[in-house]
Amino acid sequence: MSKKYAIGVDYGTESGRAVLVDLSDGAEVADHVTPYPHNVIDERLPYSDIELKHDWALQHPGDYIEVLRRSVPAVMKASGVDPRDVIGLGIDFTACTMLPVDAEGRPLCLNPELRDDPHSWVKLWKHHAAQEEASRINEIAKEREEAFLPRYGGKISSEWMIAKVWQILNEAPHIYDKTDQFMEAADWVVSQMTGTYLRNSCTAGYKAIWHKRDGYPSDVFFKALDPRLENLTRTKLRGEVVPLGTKAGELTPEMASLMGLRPGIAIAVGNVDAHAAVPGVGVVTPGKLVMAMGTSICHMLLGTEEREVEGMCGVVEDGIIPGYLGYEAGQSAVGDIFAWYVEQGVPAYVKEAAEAEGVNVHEWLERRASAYKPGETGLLALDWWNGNRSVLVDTDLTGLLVGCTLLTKPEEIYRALLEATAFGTRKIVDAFHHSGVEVNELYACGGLPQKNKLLMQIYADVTNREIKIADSKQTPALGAAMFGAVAAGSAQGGYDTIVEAASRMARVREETYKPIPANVAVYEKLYEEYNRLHDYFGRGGNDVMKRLKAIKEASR
Ligand SMILES: Nc1ncnc2c1ncn2[C@@H]1O[C@H](COP(=O)(O)OP(=O)(O)O)[C@@H](O)[C@H]1O
Ligand SMILES: O=C(CO)[C@@H](O)[C@@H](O)COP(=O)(O)O
Repeated sequence: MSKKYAIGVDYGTESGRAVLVDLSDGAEVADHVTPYPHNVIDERLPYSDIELKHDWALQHPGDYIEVLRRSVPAVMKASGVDPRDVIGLGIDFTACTMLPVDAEGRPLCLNPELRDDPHSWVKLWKHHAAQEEASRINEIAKEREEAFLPRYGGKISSEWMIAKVWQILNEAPHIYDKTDQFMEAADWVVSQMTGTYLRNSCTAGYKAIWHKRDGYPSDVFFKALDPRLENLTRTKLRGEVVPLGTKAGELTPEMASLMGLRPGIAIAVGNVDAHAAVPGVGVVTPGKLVMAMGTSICHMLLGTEEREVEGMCGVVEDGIIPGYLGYEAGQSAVGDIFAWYVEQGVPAYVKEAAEAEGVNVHEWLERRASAYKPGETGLLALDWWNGNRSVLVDTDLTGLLVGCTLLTKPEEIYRALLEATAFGTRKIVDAFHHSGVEVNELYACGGLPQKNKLLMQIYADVTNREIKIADSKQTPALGAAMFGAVAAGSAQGGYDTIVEAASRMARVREETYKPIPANVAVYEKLYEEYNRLHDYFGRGGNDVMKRLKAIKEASR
């Protein structure tokens, strides 16, 4: 029998990438990236000059189809693989990235009559403007002692489905009324490929408060939020919730021709990017924390018992690998903070020097920041440039840098920002470990481990744990391709379980990052200071960040 292949498509924050994978050994035969033509829409709506408010982040659903149109044919062409040998396709997505669609599954923002309303567009995971709704959800759930709340670390995030839906209802009731279904973008893209409308258990579980046995929260709870939401889960969130690895359907002839594939191949139900990365890096057992490190970090961990962990994003049975409880925590900005500094914070001479040396600004700063020992900059930062996801779950918190003098250099600030994100991760590792969900080893994947060695050494030193690095540059896409192979099944040349697929297709590099004892000791002290700042600014000691936000809002 000829070799068989699957395609994984990873939908990130700024681009989508397709990877063609050899199912015999997981080799990535070809990959191709399509930057989203409309990128992240956070200032003005397309087709009009309508300005978006603070904390908004939207996307254009057409960009997702564009990724299939450009990147899938590109990997087929580059590899020379016969489309008859591609047996399945899986996708992974940022989440909760959601959109309102009409009865035909058409995004409302593509309707010329509705597109000038920002609420008709895709709300990207980092759309943080539903904080008021999230806070009300948390108050009411707490008052009612809802059983689901502890499963989400005690707080439902404004990034998730119910807060976003409620924001639409509150601010644009006509858009809510015109919505037939609110869909995760992951499920919508799969529906476009297959014509079937299913909801995957991963996004439903982590982002829409769905539980394998209990289903969604009760109508009574939704009614307590807002009487207009009483029937939400049976109407606009309706649809069968199916486990990861399920075959959602078969590629339609129309989409097959757009993507240069054979009609009828198996399409897996969608998955979350970070969750797909777990089998992608070969982790199928507890104790191994997988960090998907990119614009943000998602921390994924398997466990055998349901534990309460402060500020975790959620624990979902079978949410990552069947048979285990899948835990997720995260930091809302990591690479994004470094990008902010590079784009907004560095003086012109740094850019010029980097250009003269033929490296990008990140590399220039990393090189110079590496010359400093831990503690030598005298700086400390709080990594809250995009709020705090875990453990505080508060999008109203903002960034902080302490210790600057007239001698402080850009590379020192860059180093302090790298360290701040490592302290944020340490906080999460400690939260899991101290709640009885063991973290023995760290695995890193995503763009950052490939790009910044200093960052990875700092993470090993700050967490005092060895870090293994994914061999794949596109781990979520590799994981998605594995799920595509599972959807196809062994009869087609794929696999029957994700564990089997991972054992054949996943790899880590030989090179690991090991903690350096002298660095660990200094970082222990700095982490104590980080903790003091964290609790002072994050747990009510001084709410200056929130007051500043309120003053800013009032003066806009
Ligand atoms: N050399 C570098 N060091 C640290 N961060 C970097 C470097 N180069 C790019 N970045 C950051 O990497 C992030 C993109 O990560 P990547 O994993 O490629 O994307 P995504 O999160 O969208 O999947 C950006 O936020 C960017 O600022
Ligand atoms: O929130 C999740 C997963 O739960 C992510 O989709 C989100 O942080 C975006 O991830 P990326 O930074 O684009 O890799």
